[in-house]
Amino acid sequence: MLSPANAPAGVRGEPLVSLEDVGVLRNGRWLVRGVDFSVSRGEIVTLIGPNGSGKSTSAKAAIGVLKPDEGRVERKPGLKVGYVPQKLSIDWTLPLTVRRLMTLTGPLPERDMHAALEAAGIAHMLGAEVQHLSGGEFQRALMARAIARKPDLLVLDEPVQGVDFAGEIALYDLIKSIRNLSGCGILLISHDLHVVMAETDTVICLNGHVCCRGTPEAVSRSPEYVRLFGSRAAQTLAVYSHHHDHTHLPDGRVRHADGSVTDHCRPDDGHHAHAPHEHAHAPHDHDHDHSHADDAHAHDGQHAHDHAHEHAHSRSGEGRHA
Ligand SMILES: Nc1ncnc2c1ncn2[C@@H]1O[C@H](COP(=O)(O)OP(=O)(O)OP(=O)(O)O)[C@@H](O)[C@H]1O
Repeated sequence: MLSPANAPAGVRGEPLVSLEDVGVLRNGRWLVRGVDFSVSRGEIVTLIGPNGSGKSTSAKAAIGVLKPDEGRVERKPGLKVGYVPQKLSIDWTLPLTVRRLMTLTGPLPERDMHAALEAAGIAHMLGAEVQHLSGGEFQRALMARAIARKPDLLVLDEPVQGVDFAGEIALYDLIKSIRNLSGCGILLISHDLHVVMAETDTVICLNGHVCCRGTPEAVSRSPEYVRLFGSRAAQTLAVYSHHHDHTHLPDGRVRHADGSVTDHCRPDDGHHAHAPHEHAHAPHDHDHDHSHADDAHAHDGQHAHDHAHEHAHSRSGEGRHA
């Protein structure tokens, strides 16, 4: 079941890639078998599953990096794919600027490069050394690189790795806005079994095969998911949901909900409707790291974010963005 939430009007529906009964055999072992799913324009599909369950293998089969040994993969003719792999082989001893990273695999018009970096929120870092970027900035640079050539399908293999909780939320916001602005399809591999991005339309749970699928709500209720991850996990499959009342601009200034821009944001500057660090938690029993990161965020008194983060249970359906 697809959720129409956040879908740009009229773009959802055209399948970009479809896998049917796909199996990948290596050294006499089926890495995955019987995998079928599709990604349509404007759709966000998230692959979850334990380590080694075949998420990357399935994504690679989808984009043609890897040839399946059985089954079929159909891609829309002329499909342009932007791919951010899980691992990059970069020689970290050599200096590499963001500009160079953007053009490593081919030339790119200056205008497109700027537009992509702008969209990723790191336009001011064009001359920065990649080695000096924070985890979140590095992921943004990789994402800028992937969107620069205006792909129809964006494949992100664990895009929030090495990023703290606040950075994770910001990256998910970025992914959502890329989808909303470009209408591209997004195949996301999630590192976290228990939390998926709120805007995910379809969760595919893999365990060498498709264990179950559906909306985050449907997957959390499915007996297969419960069998694979235990009932505790089923109670805690959650969606990120939050709202911001201000935006941090690249130059460090802050734009508030009323449109005004200030050098910093402070809890008492009159721009904030809620107390700083209000965390609207649904009653929960999470057993994943993020609850701690959340706490760390709450103690970060110097950096006065005023997000109302909500870890809402998908079961209750609370907090999903409309
Ligand atoms: N080229 C290969 N040859 C042999 N085995 C492979 C190859 N590529 C992956 N595998 C194995 O296939 C299985 C699935 O790997 P894959 O990377 O798809 O899992 P994953 O779900 O993405 O895992 P993780 O969450 O750890 O990143 C693993 O057991 C892995 O060791």
